[in-house]
Amino acid sequence: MAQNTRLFSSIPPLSILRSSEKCHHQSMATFSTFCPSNPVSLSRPSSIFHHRCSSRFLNRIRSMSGSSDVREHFGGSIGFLGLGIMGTPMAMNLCNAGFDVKFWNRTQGKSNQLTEMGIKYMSNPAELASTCDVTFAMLADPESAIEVACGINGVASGISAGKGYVDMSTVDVATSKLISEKIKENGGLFLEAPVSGSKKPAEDGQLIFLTAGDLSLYKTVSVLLDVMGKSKYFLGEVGNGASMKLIVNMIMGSMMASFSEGLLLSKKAGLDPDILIKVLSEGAISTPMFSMKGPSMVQSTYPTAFPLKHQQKDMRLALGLADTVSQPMPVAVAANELYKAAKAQGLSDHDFSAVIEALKSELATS
Ligand SMILES: NC(=O)C1=CN([C@@H]2O[C@H](COP(=O)(O)OP(=O)(O)OC[C@H]3O[C@@H](n4cnc5c(N)ncnc54)[C@H](OP(=O)(O)O)[C@@H]3O)[C@@H](O)[C@H]2O)C=CC1
Ligand SMILES: O=CCCC(=O)O
Repeated sequence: MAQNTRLFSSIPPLSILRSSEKCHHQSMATFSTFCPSNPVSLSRPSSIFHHRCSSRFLNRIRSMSGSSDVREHFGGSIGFLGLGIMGTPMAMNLCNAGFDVKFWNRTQGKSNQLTEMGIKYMSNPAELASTCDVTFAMLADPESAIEVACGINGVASGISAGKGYVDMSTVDVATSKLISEKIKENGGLFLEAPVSGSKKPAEDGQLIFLTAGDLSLYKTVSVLLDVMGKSKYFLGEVGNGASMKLIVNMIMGSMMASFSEGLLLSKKAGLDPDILIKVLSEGAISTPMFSMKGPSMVQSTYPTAFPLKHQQKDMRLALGLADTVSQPMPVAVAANELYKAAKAQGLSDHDFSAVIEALKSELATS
């Protein structure tokens, strides 16, 4: 804890720390009055816990928007790296909540929205990390996450004792561990924090954080995660957050492939796919994903929330994870082939629901 003096000097006053600590301790014991709907198993390892953001707490933080009060809960400066579909609304939410945010993006021109809000652009990740107490990253893939963290003018070369780095990109375990080591070698603290939830939840501050790594940094940034999300898990050692995220996305990718097959089959069988979507929405396999994406899939339009290239990356990384524990993955392997075919058809930057187009092509040639 000693090395965290700098971070902790600028964070939660007792009242707020106790609120989140209360949630935390009680969740490990039974359930919390701060998280009333969140019973937690007693058999759960004590290094793993889940906080549902209390709406009372969130409303309080959000109602402080623009006031100086918010700085009492985290008085430090925040760096944000990677202003893509997800990073842009997440950084904007932090800024709108009154925090002091600076940013860097590889393509400076893509981040005009942020500069217009008065968020300062820094010339490279090292400069950003050296001038901020905590730096967040939301980057495309393992390659970009490593380059930005460990490359020339990367975060690791700018970070110093007591500063924190929170990587929210979806990457594999080895990448996250490598980045963690580099950050720690330079005195920094590391937390991986991939998110569940897409563009709209990012805009609405409704993401789910799957964190692991430095517990003190988790506590420090909790108030910031609560601005960007509705729920957060601390899963223990670095790599556990990455694994959890990949498993979730592997399931999602296979579900989307299966849903696509069903939509096409319903049409071939002379049924109305829109009625299939309605039937699904009323039964045991109802999922927001089918209701939200189904109607546009029927129209063959795929407005991008989660790019197909990222879904294929996550299928690939999840299969790599399965390899490390020698688990066969026949369903995910088949789904991955479809995403690869969709990429080969030039659909990388469309929403991942465009995977249905790869199936259409298969049907046309069969
Ligand atoms: N979209 C979604 O629904 C969700 C995405 N995710 C994950 O979050 C991460 C970001 O996703 P999303 O915002 O959709 O992705 P985008 O493709 O919209 O943005 C990717 C970001 O990474 C940057 N980047 C890419 N390559 C490099 C590089 N070599 N060096 C530096 N920066 C680079 C891009 O910079 P530039 O602007 O210069 O291209 C951009 O800022 C991914 O890991 C994704 O899997 C997680 C949950 C949901
Ligand atoms: O990684 C992307 C996840 C998309 C989602 O959870 O809806």
